Parts: sequence; C-alpha cells; structure tokens
Amino acid sequence: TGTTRPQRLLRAVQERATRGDSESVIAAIDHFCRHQEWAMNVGDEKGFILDSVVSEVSPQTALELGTYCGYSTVRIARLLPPGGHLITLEFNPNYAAVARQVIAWAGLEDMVQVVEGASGDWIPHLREHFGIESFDFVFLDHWKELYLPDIKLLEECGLLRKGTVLLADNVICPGTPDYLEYVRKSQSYESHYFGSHLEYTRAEDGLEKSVYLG
Ligand SMILES: O=C(NC/C=C/[C@H]1O[C@@H](n2cnc3c(NCCO)ncnc32)[C@H](O)[C@@H]1O)c1cc(-c2ccc(F)cc2)cc(O)c1O
Ligand SMILES: [Mg+2]
Repeated sequence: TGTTRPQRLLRAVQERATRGDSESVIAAIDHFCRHQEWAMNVGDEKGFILDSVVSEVSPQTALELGTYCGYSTVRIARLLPPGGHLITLEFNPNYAAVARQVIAWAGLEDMVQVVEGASGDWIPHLREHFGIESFDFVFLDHWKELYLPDIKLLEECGLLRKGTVLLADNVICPGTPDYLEYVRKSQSYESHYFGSHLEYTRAEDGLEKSVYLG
C-alpha cells in the first residue's frame, strides 16, 4: 500500500517549507496542489479572501468545520490576535493526523485545537469541553450538505452571538444551495457573496460571508 494524497502533501511541506514559517507552509501546499496533485484546500485565491475576513474580524474564538490537511487552519491561525484560539473539527483520523503535523510545522500548534470527531456530535459539547461562550468566526469547509444543519445546530446551542461572522467555502462549486438560500433569506443573517474560482482552477466558485444578527 502506497501513501495517501494527504501524506504526500505533508511530505511536500516537510521537504519544502521552513519549520515555524507559516507562509512557507502555505506556499509549499499551494505549489504541491498546482504542480503535483490537486487537493481540496481553499487555495491561494479564495485564501486571500479568507485572510481579509479573518483580519477584519480578528477573532478571539474561531471554529473551522472540516480540517482536511490543515491548509485553511494555518491560514486562519497565523492571523489570530494575541490570545486568539481556533478549534477545528475533523472526523477522519488520518486527515486529522496529517493536519496536526502541518499545523505543527507552521509553528501554530499553540493557537489551534484539532478535535477528532463529527461536527454534529461535537458542537453540542464545545461549551462544556472548551469553555467557549460563543464564536466570533466560523469557517465552513466540510461536507456541503452539512453546512445548513450545522449552523442551525450552532444557533440552537447558543454558540453564535450578534456579529458572529460565518464564512462558507464552495457555495458555487460543488455548491451549497440549501445553505445559501437559508442565510440569504433569513432575517437573522446579513449575507455577502465573494466571487472567486475553485482552488487551483479557472472554474467559478466563491465564498459566502454571513453575519449573524441574533
Ligand atoms: O467536498 C469538499 N469538501 C469536503 C471536505 C471534507 C473534509 O471535512 C471532513 N468532514 C466531513 N464531514 C465532517 C463532519 N461532519 C459530518 C460527519 O458527521 N465533521 C467533521 N469533519 C467532517 C472530511 O473528513 C474532510 O476532511 C470539497 C470539494 C471540492 C471539489 C470541487 C470540484 C471538484 F471537481 C471536486 C471537488 C472543493 C472543495 O473546496 C471542497 O471543500
Ligand atoms: Mg472547500
């Protein structure tokens, strides 16, 4: 049995990036995905939009749904303010193991908690387990049909507050139609679409930023 794509991505990071240098980790993954093997990281073009939203929110508490290899985890964590903390949920243990090593290579392990398990199981326990009152920022990038049920669960668990910013990847490709309809129609959200492209391709895709109004 050979290696998996996440393992080959991790090796590219360890061979090309400088330990402790998060920019070089991001560049190594983008290089790997552009020149070796495509992988479903948010990528550099949408990543630039992610960076600008994270910088604007400057979250003390952030949540990511779907860690995969940790690419967007590193993008978010490197921009957190002092005292800021990111919890990222990943239910595939092999992906979680790779992500932990990518995050550590970037030197960001102190700001990030990779939590192994399903978002639906973990969201109701985040407050008691991690002492989280509410999230300032949520990045959605896991299975697309779970975006809507998971934000409804976050609402029910009181983990969103007036002003919480949700940023959702892939609202065009692969697409999250039910989520988009909900956040754009609901009186509880103020939504804005950032047009871009599917990572490392010319296909259309974009990010939806939705502010929870309470
Ligand atoms: O499918 C895409 N992403 C899915 C991500 C899944 C990751 O999240 C983890 N995950 C899934 N469900 C849960 C869960 N909760 C659910 C279980 O209870 N709880 C925790 N973690 C979860 C997985 O283990 C993965 O690590 C995608 C596709 C394209 C794409 C576009 C065009 C193409 F042609 C091909 C592909 C582009 C993208 O940017 C994409 O993000
Ligand atoms: Mg994505």
